[in-house]
Amino acid sequence: MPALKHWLYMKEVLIVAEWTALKNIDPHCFACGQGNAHGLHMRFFSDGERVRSRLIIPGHLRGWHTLVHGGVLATILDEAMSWAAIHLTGRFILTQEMTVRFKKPVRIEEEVRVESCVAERISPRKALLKAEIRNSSGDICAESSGVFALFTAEAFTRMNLVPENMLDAMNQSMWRSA
Ligand SMILES: CCCCC/C=C\C/C=C\C/C=C\C/C=C\CCCC(=O)SCCNC(=O)CCNC(=O)[C@H](O)C(C)(C)COP(=O)(O)OP(=O)(O)OC[C@H]1O[C@@H](n2cnc3c(N)ncnc32)[C@H](O)[C@@H]1OP(=O)(O)O
Repeated sequence: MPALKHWLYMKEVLIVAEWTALKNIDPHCFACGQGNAHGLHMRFFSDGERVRSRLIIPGHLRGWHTLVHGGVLATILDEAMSWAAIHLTGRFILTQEMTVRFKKPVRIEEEVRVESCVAERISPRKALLKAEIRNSSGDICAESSGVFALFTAEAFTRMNLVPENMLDAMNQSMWRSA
C-alpha cells in the first residue's frame, strides 16, 4: 500500500476507533428513541471525554417559518448533557437545572451537531455539564450548562425512578457500546 494511502487508512481506523456508539435502551424516548415516530432519533457516540450526536431536525419541529423551535434545541442540549452525565460519570441522572443561550438561528432540515462534556464534578451527587449545538458551517448556534443530580442504582430504584426489571439493562448500557 503506498505510504499516503496507508496513512489515510490508519487515520480513518484511529478516528473510527476513537468514537464508540452508545447503547440506547428506551425506544420511546422523544429525543433518542429509535421507535418514536415523532421524535428526533438521536444516536450518541463517546470518546470517553465527550459525547456527541448529529441529526437533521425535521420540519414538523419548526417554531416559525424555517426556524427550529427553541424548546427543541433545549431538548437536544438536555439530551446530550444527560448522555454525557450518564456515560462519563457512570451514574443514573436527573436534570436538576439548565440554562440555554440561543446564539444563532437553526434551520429545519439542516444537519446540526451537538457535543457535551462534564465541566465539573461538583460533589458525589452533582455534576455540571456543558453542551453546544453547531450548524453545518461549524458556527455555535446554542449552548447550555446544566446541573445534574447523580444517583447510584440503589438510590434511583429507591426513588421509584426505574422499574427493577430494567435495572440490569440500564446498568449494562452505561458501560457497553451498541
Ligand atoms: C433518566 C436516566 C436514566 C439512566 C439510564 C441509564 C442508561 C441508559 C442509557 C441511555 C439512556 C440515556 C439517556 C436518558 C436521557 C435523558 C434523560 C433526560 C433527563 C431528564 O429529562 S430528567 C427529567 C427532568 N428532571 C426531573 O424530573 C428532576 C426533578 N427534580 C427532582 O427530582 C429533585 O429536584 C432532585 C432529586 C433532582 C433533587 O431533589 P431535592 O432538591 O429535593 O434534593 P434534596 O437534597 O433535598 O434530597 C431530597 C431527597 O431526595 C433523595 N436524593 C436527592 N438527590 C439524591 C441523589 N443524588 N442521590 C440519592 N438520593 C438523592 C434523597 O432521598 C434525599 O433525601 P436525603 O438526602 O435527606 O436522604
